[in-house]
Amino acid sequence: MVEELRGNPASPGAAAGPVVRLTPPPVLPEHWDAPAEPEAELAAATEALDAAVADLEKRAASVSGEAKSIMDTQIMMAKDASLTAGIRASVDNGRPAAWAISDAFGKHVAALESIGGYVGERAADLIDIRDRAIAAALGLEPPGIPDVDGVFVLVGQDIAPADTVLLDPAKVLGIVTEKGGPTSHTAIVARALGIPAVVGCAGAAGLEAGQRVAVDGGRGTVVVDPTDDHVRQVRAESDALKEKLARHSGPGATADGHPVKLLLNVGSVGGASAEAAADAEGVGLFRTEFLFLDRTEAPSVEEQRAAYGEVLRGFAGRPVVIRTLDAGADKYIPFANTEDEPNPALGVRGYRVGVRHPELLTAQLRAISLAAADHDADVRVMAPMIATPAEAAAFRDLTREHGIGRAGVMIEVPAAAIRAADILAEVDFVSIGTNDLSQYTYAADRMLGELGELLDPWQPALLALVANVAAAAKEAGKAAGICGEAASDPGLAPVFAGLGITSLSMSVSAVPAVRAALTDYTLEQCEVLAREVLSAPDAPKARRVAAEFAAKSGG
Ligand SMILES: C=C(OP(=O)(O)O)C(=O)O
Repeated sequence: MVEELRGNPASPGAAAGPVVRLTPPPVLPEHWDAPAEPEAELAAATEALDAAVADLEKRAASVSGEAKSIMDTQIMMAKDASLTAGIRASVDNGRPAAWAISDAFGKHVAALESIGGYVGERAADLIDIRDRAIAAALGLEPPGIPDVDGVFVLVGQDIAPADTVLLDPAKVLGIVTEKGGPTSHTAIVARALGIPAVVGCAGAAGLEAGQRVAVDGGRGTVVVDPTDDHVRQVRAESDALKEKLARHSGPGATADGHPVKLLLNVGSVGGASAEAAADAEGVGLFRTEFLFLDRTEAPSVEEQRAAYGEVLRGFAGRPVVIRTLDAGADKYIPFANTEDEPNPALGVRGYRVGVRHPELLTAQLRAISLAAADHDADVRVMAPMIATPAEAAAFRDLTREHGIGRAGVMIEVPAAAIRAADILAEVDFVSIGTNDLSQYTYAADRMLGELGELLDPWQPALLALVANVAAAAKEAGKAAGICGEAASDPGLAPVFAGLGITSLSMSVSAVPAVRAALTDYTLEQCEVLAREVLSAPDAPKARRVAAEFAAKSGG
């Protein structure tokens, strides 16, 4: 019988091919002898670190944008003089090359991890260089994606952030990881690149290099050693999907023309290329944290004005929703957040920071209003982490004082979703952040892959909250969009349309599949589908209901 493994559906689409396993990080042998010639060990350690840096520099030269900036930062960290000093000190203490590298990096990794949040995540980048240098010192293969010819399905524990930037959709047909949930870094990158992916698939540990697998990223299944017929079917499905995507262009709409705007999530100045901007109807979420991270004080009004203007320039005549600073929790910013919160996800983050540091919020609103006057985009502004109607009203008043015409808030706290009607009475629009809304609804840390099942966007309680917000917005005659990762799931797009959601905001590469999925049904069919999906008792059954609906209605 054909074996089928199950995991979290992370990036839709189907693919079949041979397994290539990520090379695991090196493990230092338990025993070591103090080297007879410390100088030779020092030379070996330095050579290994130099080789790892040279390899990074080579890879950085072949990529651009965010990938390049991540790698440039890694290279800078690897060239830090204190690392070389640490290696020397360790060798002087009688440690061989590979162990000395591990010691020297250890302190830096621990320091970053203790800060937590975004800065803490940089520890993974440092660990990546450490492992590459240790592998070089031990004469082992570098960890990460092996350099192989041909196409393959990439399988491993999880993909390091430094490796995700090297994923080439022309070679990587699919991704299967043992760890990770639907909002993990691997899942987000896979969706952004349009690579079918199943994450948190415990059975993936047993998959061997060269073994053939068929990945269904929409259902979260991996068929091991599929039959030739099955592979033919997967390839036919994948070709049919590509053809379908190519057939559709333009604004988002259901089969009978009911509009659902297709917007972009942008997280950096270079995040919306001209090509991307051309294929979308605007920006539904412009994350501004990139300007504030990795620095000791806030950027000036003029610096912010210029940075926002760079993005606005590409969207003349179209809406751009700028989100005010969402500092805190996974985006720790030293001058905005306090270090000693016991539970930062439930702490002073998002709009709550703006209340305690009004100078940050007002400077940002001033910069946004100046940038809006400089350009022809239809600029709107929204606040993150709003929990009460009073907060929404205070934010609206502040935006009006700055002459920004349209003010909205994110709905990412269950309290706000439950009382959406009262929140909507205060603002012009709302946008649902399903990443945080899942986290808070299911009391499941969005960074914890282990809890991926609870963070599944098909979970009924999350969908019920989305339905409540959409109904309140319809009643108020105002817009309710979605800008969390759920918006990029083509399976959910008609469900959201049926609930009354007016826009879906996502990464550029998710747009074609979501656009095509909206055309599967008329608005009336979307409404029936939404009712059926909403009545399912759990996420897998909700997906099954949608699949059965597609089968009976030819969608
Ligand atoms: C879009 C969201 O915000 P963040 O930037 O925190 O992912 C969300 O929470 O869904």
